[in-house]
Amino acid sequence: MSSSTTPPSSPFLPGPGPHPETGPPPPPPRTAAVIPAAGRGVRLGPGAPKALRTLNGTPMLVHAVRAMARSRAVSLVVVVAPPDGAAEVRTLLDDHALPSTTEVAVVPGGSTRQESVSLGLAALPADITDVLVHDAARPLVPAETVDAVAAAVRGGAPAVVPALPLADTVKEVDPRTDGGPETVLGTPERARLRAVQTPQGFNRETLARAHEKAAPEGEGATDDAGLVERLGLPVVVVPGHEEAFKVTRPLDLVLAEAVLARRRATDGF
Ligand SMILES: Nc1ccn([C@@H]2O[C@H](COP(=O)(O)OP(=O)(O)OP(=O)(O)O)[C@@H](O)[C@H]2O)c(=O)n1
Ligand SMILES: C[C@](O)(CO)[C@H](O)COP(=O)(O)O
Repeated sequence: MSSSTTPPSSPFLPGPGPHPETGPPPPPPRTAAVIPAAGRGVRLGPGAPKALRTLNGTPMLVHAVRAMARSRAVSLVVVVAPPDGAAEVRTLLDDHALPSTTEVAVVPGGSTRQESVSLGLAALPADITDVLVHDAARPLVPAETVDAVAAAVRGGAPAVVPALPLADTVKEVDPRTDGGPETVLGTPERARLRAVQTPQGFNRETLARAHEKAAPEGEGATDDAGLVERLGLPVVVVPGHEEAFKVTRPLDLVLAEAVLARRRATDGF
């Protein structure tokens, strides 16, 4: 056997050095999760900021951080705390057991979800190549959903959303500002609609560009993939999960605690 075999080419191994024509090899992939947790939770009713409210005794944010850290793809979690609550959130996280293999940073957030995500992105170290953006308000997302999103990004998709088909028929309405009844403008074909969840996954450079472009335009989007769509790039859909629902209204707390109780009974955690 020849002793001059070419070293195997792998994105996980140091490459043989810059290629004379194509330049340096791409950096090895490293995935971070950004968790926007700076919202008040107005729709949940009076109380602490939503991410700090408890589900079966544990803050929603801790459930969300653990859900991200459970994915082997994620080695860093950046939590975006309420603007004046970063120290409190740091203490809260230090008081709860988190996987030691995952680094957890905390930064203060902004007045909109989009601004909070931008602030989280700005805090990422240079070697992060892929980003998962995950609502603290979706504390029960299963690891398989996180892994599926992370894998699709590593596979080359610029943006990935987990999504589910809708159970209800959706109407487009003409919203009235004068207190009169809304009227229906149309009924989109339900089979073509999806309810999207988080984590949404992105190539880091793509997401940063999408946020930079959105900021000066002042037109917000209700999710990060919506900003990537405006760049004209494809957004890939992977199966979502019923347990990745967003805790938005009081009834969602009842459902979340029931899911946790069932998990404890069947899985022991
Ligand atoms: N300024 C904001 C607003 C929202 N979020 C986060 O974005 C996620 C999704 O938002 P949503 O469920 O709408 O939370 P709230 O904005 O807190 O809810 P509400 O609209 O009822 O106040 C949540 O994890 C929330 O903490 C954020 O980081 N910064
Ligand atoms: C990002 C999101 O969870 C996708 O469904 C959703 O758009 C967040 O919306 P909200 O206005 O912050 O509740």
